[in-house]
Amino acid sequence: MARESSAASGDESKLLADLTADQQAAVVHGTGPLLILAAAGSGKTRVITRRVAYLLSQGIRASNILAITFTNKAAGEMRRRVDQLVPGNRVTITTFHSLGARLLRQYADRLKMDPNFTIYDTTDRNKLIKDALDLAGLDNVKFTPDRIGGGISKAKNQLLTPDRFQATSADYFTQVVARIYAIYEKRLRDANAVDFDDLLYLPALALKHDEELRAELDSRYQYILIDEYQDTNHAQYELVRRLARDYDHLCVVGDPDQSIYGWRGSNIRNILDFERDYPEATVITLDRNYRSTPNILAAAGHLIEHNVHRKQKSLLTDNPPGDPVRILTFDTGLDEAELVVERIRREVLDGKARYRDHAIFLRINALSRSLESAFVKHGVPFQIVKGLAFFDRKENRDLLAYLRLLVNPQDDLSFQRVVNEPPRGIGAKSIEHLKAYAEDRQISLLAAAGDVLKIPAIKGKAAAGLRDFHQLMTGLRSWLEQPPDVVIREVIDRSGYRAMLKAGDEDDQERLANIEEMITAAQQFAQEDPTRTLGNFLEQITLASDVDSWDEQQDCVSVMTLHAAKGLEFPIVYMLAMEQGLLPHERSLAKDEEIEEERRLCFVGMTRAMRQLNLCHAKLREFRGQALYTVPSMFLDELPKVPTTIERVDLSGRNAYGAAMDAWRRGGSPAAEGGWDDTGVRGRSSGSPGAGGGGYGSPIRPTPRPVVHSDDDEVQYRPGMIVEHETYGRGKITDISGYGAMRRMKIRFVTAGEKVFVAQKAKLRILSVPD
Ligand SMILES: Nc1ncnc2c1ncn2[C@@H]1O[C@H](COP(=O)(O)OP(=O)(O)OP(=O)(O)O)[C@@H](O)[C@H]1O
Ligand SMILES: [Mg+2]
Repeated sequence: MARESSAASGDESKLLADLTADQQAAVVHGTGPLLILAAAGSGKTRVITRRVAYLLSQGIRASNILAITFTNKAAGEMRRRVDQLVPGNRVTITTFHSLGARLLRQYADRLKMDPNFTIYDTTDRNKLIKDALDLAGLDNVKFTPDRIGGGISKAKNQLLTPDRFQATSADYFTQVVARIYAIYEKRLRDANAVDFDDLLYLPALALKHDEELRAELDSRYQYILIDEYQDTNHAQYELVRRLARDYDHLCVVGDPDQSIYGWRGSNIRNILDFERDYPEATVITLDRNYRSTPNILAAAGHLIEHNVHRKQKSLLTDNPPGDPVRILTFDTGLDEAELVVERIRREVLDGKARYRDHAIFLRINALSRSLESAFVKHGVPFQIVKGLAFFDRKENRDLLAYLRLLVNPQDDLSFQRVVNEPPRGIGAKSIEHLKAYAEDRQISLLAAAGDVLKIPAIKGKAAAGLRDFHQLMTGLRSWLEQPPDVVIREVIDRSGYRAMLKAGDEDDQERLANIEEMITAAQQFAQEDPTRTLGNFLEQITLASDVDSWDEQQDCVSVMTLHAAKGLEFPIVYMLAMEQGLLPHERSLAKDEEIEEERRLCFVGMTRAMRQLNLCHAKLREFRGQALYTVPSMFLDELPKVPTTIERVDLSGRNAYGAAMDAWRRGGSPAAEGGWDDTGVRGRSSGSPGAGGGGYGSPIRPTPRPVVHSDDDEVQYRPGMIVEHETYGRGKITDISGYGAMRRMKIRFVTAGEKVFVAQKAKLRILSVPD
């Protein structure tokens, strides 16, 4: 162990006092690999944070420690806590992607890269792929940039170079991906740019092929700690393996039940196979939950047991039982938004909770619109944690393109974005000529613009415009040494962007305010650390994830996706739109493994709740411009049937006007007040006319109305039965497959054609039974 002579100052007992014996064992673990495999809320993140502080207190050099978190937000939080415990340390606490970017810049020379590379985001990537498809003469409707991009991303995650990928591609689609991958890769390198995957792929390849570099970094990062290890992908796995060979004091923590990024290439096997990869690893499990009530844990635990591919593990807690988990049924998505917001307001007015104690989770961001209006209407402060929306505005993207091109003159994509913005009389034809000239000489578009007088095909206004643009960008380069906010102001002024917006209408004034906001952001960024450059600022913007924009200090309700909620906790949680097609997402319905990932996502959401958990669904939802009858999420059927654990509150149909609703509005629990309407149904979900096709639902009339219940939820449907459906009329059951919540049946209707229903949810009258 490398020890610092002056160290060992930390107070060891302070670091361990409020930890259980198992947690302490993990914190003080000496050398060699350590796996902490533990359930949600058991203190994994707390332990890993403490361990960083503990290592420092034991005299391990800060420079020998590397802690990796899943988001920049989490890194910031860990940084803050470690600083509290051991002030003034300089431990590297970062995400995989930021670490990758740092390594690439630091070792640019050795990797034959230019350290001023631009990081392209998914929008940039797709644009480049679209160009590549055009160049290859392929149809970009059939082969969407998204699909091809996904294929390339997969290849990079597997550390396959274009050549190697080509050699392994068997079917036509992969061959197309391989072809585009090669062109795309050359374009990226020519533009001195990297994509997100490159931030892992390039360092991982470098460590594979450059033993000297590998050994150097291995001995620098002797103690590596990784949170949320269940969501690492293959490239990250390879990176870590190579950094932890000579010094294998590698501590990973995670929970396989919370692996939710399989769709993005993360591999749950990395954590499951840890003991195989590091046979000498110490394994510690933590089985006490400090976050949630027993009811919340029972509900979440019961749900996740429906996953076949998992290791059994139990969740115990000493917390008081608390309220039952509520399943709330609403008529419409609008009611859901309205009533949830109203209820939150009530809780706060009654002094039972603060706004910031509440979180609302959604499967997809698109569902947040009706919530926004409800918040505004009731005057409830909220923040929608959506991250990049601000930087995705056209004016901000334009400004970013200017800044990127300034830092990296080879960035042709950014060049094309701003060369005629504000207009400089440069048309598409001139750009084609410029591209041809640049291509012939293998120079950047900006360099070509400097040569414009040598390109006879470009004349008049266009030629003058290109010359001016080249002069502008060259002139601005001398400002690069200045703090980022100063450079940004200069760019806005000199480019003519400010003048253009100033002369415009009201919308333009707002755009101007937006880009000026960027100056403020850069100012704050530089204030935190005066050595930060414009390049650092751009990197931070590009690598920000949704949750990084979240301000947990504000007293307001947080709205975020389930994915963004990972690792966080809130006293009161509402999960909205728990309906088939949304959660589980319609894309996942065909494959069991994907449904399992959706179930884990649901589990992650539920286990964020400390005191109270509300699972909501609406019978009718407007989505993608259509009003659709929904089917409640199959996950709602997978919760325990114990009434003390789960309470069903139906605020739909006639209940929407009765005593149940009054009780709910007053902030009580209808059950606790003993009051349902005589029409109210308790103890089971009320369902709705079934959905067609296993997709999101079937478009039906947009007016909600009381839903008729079938007399018996346990009806045994059989093929051959003649049935009647409220909307579709008469039909015959032609096929039944699957079991339990997955049981589906096909019905051929006399007039409406063939539809598929979830058997448990179908509301049908049986007209005749086959012999
Ligand atoms: N020994 C303990 N005593 C009291 N509170 C604890 C203890 N250990 C953890 N906690 C608290 O329990 C909560 C959950 O801890 P933490 O976030 O570290 O769990 P986790 O295992 O990382 O959860 P997740 O799987 O959701 O990431 C936190 O509020 C934490 O401060
Ligand atoms: Mg955690």
